[in-house]
Order: sequence, then C-alpha cells, then structure tokens
Amino acid sequence: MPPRYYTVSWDQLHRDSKALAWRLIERGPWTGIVAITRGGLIPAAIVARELDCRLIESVSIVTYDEEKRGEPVVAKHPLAAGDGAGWLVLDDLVDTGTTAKVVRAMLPKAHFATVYAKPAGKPLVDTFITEVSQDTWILFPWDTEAQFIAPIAKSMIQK
Ligand SMILES: O=P(O)(O)OC[C@H]1O[C@H](OP(=O)(O)OP(=O)(O)O)[C@H](O)[C@@H]1O
Ligand SMILES: O=c1[nH]c(=O)c2nc[nH]c2[nH]1
Ligand SMILES: [Mg+2]
Repeated sequence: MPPRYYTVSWDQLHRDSKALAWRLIERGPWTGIVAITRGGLIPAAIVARELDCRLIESVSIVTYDEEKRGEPVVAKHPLAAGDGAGWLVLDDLVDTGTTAKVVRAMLPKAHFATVYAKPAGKPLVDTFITEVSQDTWILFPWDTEAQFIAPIAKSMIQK
C-alpha cells in the first residue's frame, strides 16, 4: 500500500506552530528552547518569536534518509540545556518516537513539544497540536514544491 500523504503548506505550518506557542506560553516561563534539527528548526524559530525567547540550543539526531528509517545517530549534543529542567524541546513531528526517546534520555526534565504527532509517538510528547494516522506521511513545505497536475478527466483516460 502506498502511504497516504498529508501536505502542509508554509501558511499552515506557521498557523499550527503559533497554536503550539499559545499552548506553551501557559506552561512557561522557559529558560530556552532546544530545537531538534533539522525538522524542528522552523517550528522552534516561530515558537521562540512568539514566546520572546532568545536562548536557542540544538540537538542533531539523524534517523531517516527520506522515507527510510535507520538507527538514530546523535550528531550534536544539547550541551547548554543540562538535564533539560526549564527547557522546551521542539520538533516538527513525532512518528515512531525513536528520535524523541533518544532526546528524552539526554534531557529527562525537559518539556517535549511537537507540531504534529502520530499515534505510536504520541505518548512520548507532552504537548502537540495535530494528530495524523500512523500510515500517513507528512509532506513539509521545505520538502515539496508546487507543480502542474493533469485535469481529472485526462488522468482518467490514461488509466
Ligand atoms: O518519531 P520518529 O520515527 O523518530 O520520526 C520523527 C523524526 O523524523 C524526522 O527527522 P529526520 O530523522 O528525518 O531528520 P531531519 O529532521 O533532519 O529531516 C522528523 O523531523 C522527526 O525528528
Ligand atoms: O517529512 C517527514 N514526514 C513524516 O511523516 C515523517 N515521519 C518520520 N520522519 C518524517 N519526515
Ligand atoms: Mg527531525
């Protein structure tokens, strides 16, 4: 079965990240934000702007090569965040929870938030905005571009 796709535009990502900021401001104040690169960088920038937070740390976990999942490799540790107490960890999404598990082990006292969540990873996240089904692949705006699509009538003739 080919995966279903859920396409997220820049506008939608901005709106959903701001909705996340509204939830998180009630839980603060926060010492700083740890962005999980690379997907967490843009939601982290939007949330940091809304929360007026200037202290940004990053952690780099490499888990996927496009849609293929591998073993998580830590490419950079979030040294400034200590055990995570008072820090907010942000990622674009949680899927299987593999990345979240690695980061939670490094920062056990941090608050973990994502914009999107799939059921398998949801228990690892403290705050998220939108849930999608496990068999859905989220297409982010930085991975896509607008292109011509044939009219429905023509695509039916080809089938
Ligand atoms: O819950 P999981 O199954 O671990 O999947 C979620 C992670 O996968 C993606 O990152 P990816 O490893 O593709 O790296 P990237 O953010 O650099 O694109 C996404 O940005 C999350 O960090
Ligand atoms: O762009 C992405 N979309 C997803 O649904 C996903 N799951 C893990 N990693 C992902 N990357
Ligand atoms: Mg990522």
